[in-house]
Amino acid sequence: MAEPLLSVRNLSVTFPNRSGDVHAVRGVDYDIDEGEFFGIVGESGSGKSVSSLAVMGLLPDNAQVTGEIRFGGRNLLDLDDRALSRIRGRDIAIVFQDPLSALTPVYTVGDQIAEAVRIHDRAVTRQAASARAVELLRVVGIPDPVRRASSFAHEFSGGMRQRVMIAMAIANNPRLIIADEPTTALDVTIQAQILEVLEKAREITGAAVSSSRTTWGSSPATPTASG
Ligand SMILES: Nc1ncnc2c1ncn2[C@@H]1O[C@H](COP(=O)(O)OP(=O)(O)OP(=O)(O)O)[C@@H](O)[C@H]1O
Repeated sequence: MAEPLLSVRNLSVTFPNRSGDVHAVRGVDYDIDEGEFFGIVGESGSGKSVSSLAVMGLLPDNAQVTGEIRFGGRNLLDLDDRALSRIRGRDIAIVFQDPLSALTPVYTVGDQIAEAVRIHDRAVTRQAASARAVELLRVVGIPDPVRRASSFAHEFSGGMRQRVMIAMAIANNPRLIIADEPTTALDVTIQAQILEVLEKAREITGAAVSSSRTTWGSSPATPTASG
């Protein structure tokens, strides 16, 4: 059997604290195969975001991380910041909960997507990157993408902003897209649409998608796989 794309083993994350350490994630195991849509569900505070950030190497410096996060034959926990930043955005892309704080207010969304295209491939001209940005906006279902590429994030609705985040995530044909509670801030109908866009992104790029969401209950974050 082929090796999983991502294999998380005994992942634990602790934040030291004078009034008692915070054990945010305790001994989590899961595998994600190439092209799989993978769901992580858990109540608020159960460690969904912290475990996603651990995979991306984006936890604050004081976080104590143990276990193994194998991706592409390497343990990501052994890599330094430079090696990790090469993987981020190119092989692994992330869609954050709050697109407004992930997007820059001072550049148009088209320029931001174009920059995401060029950051990992400087051989792409600015013009080609801008054209690709418009194409990506079309893929994620932004109407009139040529015009909307010149808009700023605050001119979009929450659902549209999350579509822009997904466009940025797929800009470099990643192998894994991590969506950390991508629908939390959205109303129910828009939530369903964003999950459809993520599914479409998976189909188009062949990337695996790891998406987390909140449930109300007393269970810790639980990984679930679906084909
Ligand atoms: N930088 C940090 N320093 C200290 N504790 C932290 C830090 N980040 C997260 N935590 C704690 O880790 C635990 C898990 O947080 P996490 O954000 O992963 O939960 P979550 O399941 O994503 O919740 P939500 O659904 O509300 O986003 C929480 O108790 C949180 O307070």
